[in-house]
Amino acid sequence: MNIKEALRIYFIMGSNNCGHHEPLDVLKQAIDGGITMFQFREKGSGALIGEAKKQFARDCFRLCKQANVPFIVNDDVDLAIEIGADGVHVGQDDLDAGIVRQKLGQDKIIGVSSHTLQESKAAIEAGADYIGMGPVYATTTKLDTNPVAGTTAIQETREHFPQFPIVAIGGLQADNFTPAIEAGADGISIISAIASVPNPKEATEKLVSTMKEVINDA
Ligand SMILES: Cc1ncsc1CCOP(=O)(O)O
Ligand SMILES: C=C1C=NC(C)=NC1=N
Ligand SMILES: [Mg+2]
Repeated sequence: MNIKEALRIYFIMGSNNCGHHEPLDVLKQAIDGGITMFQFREKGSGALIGEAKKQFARDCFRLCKQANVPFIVNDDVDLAIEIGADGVHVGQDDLDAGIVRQKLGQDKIIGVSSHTLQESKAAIEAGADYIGMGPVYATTTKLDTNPVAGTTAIQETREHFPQFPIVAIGGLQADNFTPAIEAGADGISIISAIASVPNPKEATEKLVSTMKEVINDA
């Protein structure tokens, strides 16, 4: 699969991000709306744990599999291996990407969060398949984010790594994500603009159509 195309509309969700609908219904609507990749990110207040978390992951994975949407697990490498996920996303304070690669093997997708050119360099050298950079704008979805970064770090990494897959994240909406693409991101990662709105399918369709205007092959 073409990782840059998979990064176009990269939906991230946990059960506690869902405002108006049951989590699986939100995911179904997002898939129907045209998301290109999904990240299972079950963490924070009220997140499921243990068997309930595992079962929720399996249910989400089944929906993604049926729609050929790549399924990525946030942080939890063991869960990813146990259910046969398509990959893992780790932050700077999680397992090193090199170790994740040893555990997952070459044919899985490994994403790493990066906030600086230095962190991008390290992630690329460690064998990451993409980097997630932000927060581009303020967000209340993740409470311990780094300071709002704008698009400077994306631009800097893009200048040093003209072809490496980058996805932007943080406070992104249909009416504000274009600068991140213009700075060099290949796609956008979204939580609340899809998960916590009354009509997730419509919100996703709007993101997809806007992305098509910005990237003509989207
Ligand atoms: C996981 C994460 N990492 C940086 S910002 C963020 C939260 C993004 O959520 P939203 O799309 O609702 O701003
Ligand atoms: C923090 C993150 C940054 N980027 C991506 C793609 N996912 C995350 N969970
Ligand atoms: Mg993490």
